[in-house]
Amino acid sequence: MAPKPNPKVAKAFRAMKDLGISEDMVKPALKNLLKLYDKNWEHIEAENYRALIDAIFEIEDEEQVHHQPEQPLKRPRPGNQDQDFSLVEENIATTSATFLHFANTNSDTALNNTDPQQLQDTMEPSKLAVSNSNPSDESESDSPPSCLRPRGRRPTSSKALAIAEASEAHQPCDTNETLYLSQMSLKDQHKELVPSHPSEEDNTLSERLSQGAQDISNGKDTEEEFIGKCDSANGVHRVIPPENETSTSFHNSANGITDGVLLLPEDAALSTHGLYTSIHDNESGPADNSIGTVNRKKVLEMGAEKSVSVIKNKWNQARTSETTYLLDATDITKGEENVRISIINHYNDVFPPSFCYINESLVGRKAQVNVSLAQIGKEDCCSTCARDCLSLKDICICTRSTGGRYAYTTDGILNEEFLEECISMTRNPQKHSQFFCEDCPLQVRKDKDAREPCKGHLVRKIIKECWRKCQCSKHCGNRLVQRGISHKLQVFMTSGGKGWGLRTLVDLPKGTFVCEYVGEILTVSELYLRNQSCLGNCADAVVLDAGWASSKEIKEDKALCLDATVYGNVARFINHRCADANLVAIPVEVETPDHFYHRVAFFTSKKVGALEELTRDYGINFNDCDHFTRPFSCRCGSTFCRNMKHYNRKRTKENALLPFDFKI
Ligand SMILES: C[S@@+](CC[C@H](N)C(=O)[O-])C[C@H]1O[C@@H](n2cnc3c(N)ncnc32)[C@H](O)[C@@H]1O
Repeated sequence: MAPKPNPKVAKAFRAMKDLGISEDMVKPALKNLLKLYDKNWEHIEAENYRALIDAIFEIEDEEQVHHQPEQPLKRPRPGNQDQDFSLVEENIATTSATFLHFANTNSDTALNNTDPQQLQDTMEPSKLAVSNSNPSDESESDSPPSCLRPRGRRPTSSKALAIAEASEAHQPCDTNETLYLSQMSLKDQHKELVPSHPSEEDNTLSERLSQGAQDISNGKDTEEEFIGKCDSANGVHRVIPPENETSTSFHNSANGITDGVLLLPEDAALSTHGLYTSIHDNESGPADNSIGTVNRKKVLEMGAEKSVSVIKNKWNQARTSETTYLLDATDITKGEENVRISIINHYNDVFPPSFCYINESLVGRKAQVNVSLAQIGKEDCCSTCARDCLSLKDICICTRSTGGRYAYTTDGILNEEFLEECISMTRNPQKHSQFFCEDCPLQVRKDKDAREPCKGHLVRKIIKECWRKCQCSKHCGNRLVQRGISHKLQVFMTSGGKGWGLRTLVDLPKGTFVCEYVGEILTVSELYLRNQSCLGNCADAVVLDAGWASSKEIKEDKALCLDATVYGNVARFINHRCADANLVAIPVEVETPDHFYHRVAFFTSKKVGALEELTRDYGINFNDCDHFTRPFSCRCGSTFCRNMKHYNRKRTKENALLPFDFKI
C-alpha cells in the first residue's frame, strides 16, 4: 500500500493550489524549505505559507535566468499596475489563441491546417505543459480538514472523461448547450488550439478578444468563439446538456423578495456548513461512482420552489465531502447580470472556487435589515420630480446626503469632486473625520481580555439614489448602481500568484461604476463565528460601518457585513492593491432607509484600460490580525505596498530563518 502523504504537505499543496500555483512548482521549493528549516513546519506555515511562496518565486526567478522562455507564473514587480497590465498583454497570445481556435471551429480549417510542431514553436514550453495529474492519484485520505465552503474541483480523472465521452460523444453541437468549466480544461487544449502563424490580416489579438466580448454581450450566437464550442471529434472538451428545469436563480422568484432584498428563511441552512450538509444528507444519486452527474437539489424553499444546481461528484464527495456548484465558463453570472461575465484560466489547471452567483445581497439569519416601504418618508424620496432628476432645474431632495449636489454627472459617471474626496478617504483615512464607538462591534466579538478600544471608523460619504417611491423614471441619472453592471468584465487567473482576479475588457473612464460587492448580509458576530469554523479558508468580507456614526449604540444585530464566500457576485474576485488601487468603494443607499445597511459600489478611481486588472484596497493593516480579511502575503506590486517592508526577494539564507517581522 502506498504510504499516506503527510497532511501538512497536502495542506501546503492545497494552499498553493488556491493561489494558482501548480504542484510541480511547489515540490522543489517545499523540499528546499524542509531542509532549510530542518522540517520545522512552523516557519513554513507562518503567514499563510509566505516562505514557501517566496521560495517558489525564487526558484522561478532562477529558472528564468537560466532558461530564456518565459514562465507562466510571474511576480509583479513593485512599481505600478501597468506592470500587471503588461503581463496580461504579454500572455494574451495564449488566451486569444484559445479564442482564435474557437472562432475557427465552425470551419475547422484552422485546426486542419495546424502543424503541431509549428504550434509548439509558437508556445513557450511552460504554457504547453499539460497537467497530467490525475486526482485519483492524489491520496486525499489524509487531506487537511477542508474549509466548510465548497471549492472548485476539476474532475479530470480518465474515468471522468470516459464517462462523459460515453454519454455525450457525437452529440451535435448546439449553441444552446452550455459548456461548463467543470468539464473542460482550457490548458489541455493549448497544444491543439494555437494557430502557428496568425496571418497578418488578422485583427490584433486584443482586438479579437474585445470583439469576442462584444459579440457575447450583444447576444450574438458566437459564444463559442469566446470560450468554447462542443468539439466531440477532437475530444477537447465535453458539454453538459442544458438543464431542463427552471432557472437556478433565486432572484427572479416572486416570493421572498422584499423591496429588492431577498430574504432567506430561518431554516434555509444558510450557514456554509448547514447548506452543504443538507445537500449531502439528502442526495440520492446513482449508486455507482459516476463522476460529473448533474443533480439538482432543492435546498431552499420559500413557497415557490427554488433550487440550486450542484454538480454531484460522488467520487469527490467520498474523498472530500465537498460539493461544487456548476459554473458556466461563458457566463458565471447565470444570466443574473445585464452582461455576461466569462472566466478564463490560461496559466494553470486550477478551477475557480465554487459559489452561488447572486446579484443582490441576501439577508442572513441574524441580520436585521429594515426594507419596509413604510419607513421611506417624504424626505427620503423625490415626489415632485419627473423623468430624469439630473436634467431638472431644481435639485431634488435625494441629494440631501451629498450636500445638495448629485453624486453622478449627466454622463453617468461619478462627480469628480465627490470621487476625489472618496479616494482621499480611502488613501489617507487619518486626514478625514473618524468616530470611535464606545463598544465597537468589531471588538465586542472578542473575549473581554482581548478587547481593544475602537480603532475608528470613517465618517463616509454616502450616495443616495432615487428609488421606487420617487416620481422620476427608472432611467433617471440618479439611479446608477441599482441598474447593475453594464461594462464587460472577465474573471481571469492572474499571473502574479494572487489567484483569480477581475479585469475589464473595455476602457473605463475615471468615475465609472463597475460593480457592487454582493454577498450574504451577516452580523459581524456571525461572520466571526463563520471565519472561525472556516479553518482559515474564508473569502473576504466587507464591514458595513458607514452608518455607525449616526448611532450611539450599535446593537449586535445591526452591526452588519457582507460575506461573499458562498453567495456572491463578481466582486468576490477583486484582488487587493495597496493605496493606488484603481477602484474605490463607496456606500450607496438604494431602497433601504435603514442606515445600518447600505450597498457597497466600486467606481474607477482613474482611467482603466481594457484588460487591466481591477483592484481595490481592502484597507488591511498587515500587522493587525483584527481585519476580517484572512491574512495573505501581498503581491499587489504597488510601490506603496504596505506589506513590502517585510519583504526582500534577495534575502540571504540567514535572513530566511528570521521571523518575518524581523526581515529586512
Ligand atoms: C476576495 S478574494 C479575491 C479573489 C481571489 N484571488 C480568488 O482567487 O478567489 C481575496 C483573496 O485573494 C488573494 N489576494 C487578493 N489580493 C491579493 C494580493 N494583493 N496579493 C496576494 N494575494 C491576494 C488572497 O488570498 C485573498 O484572501
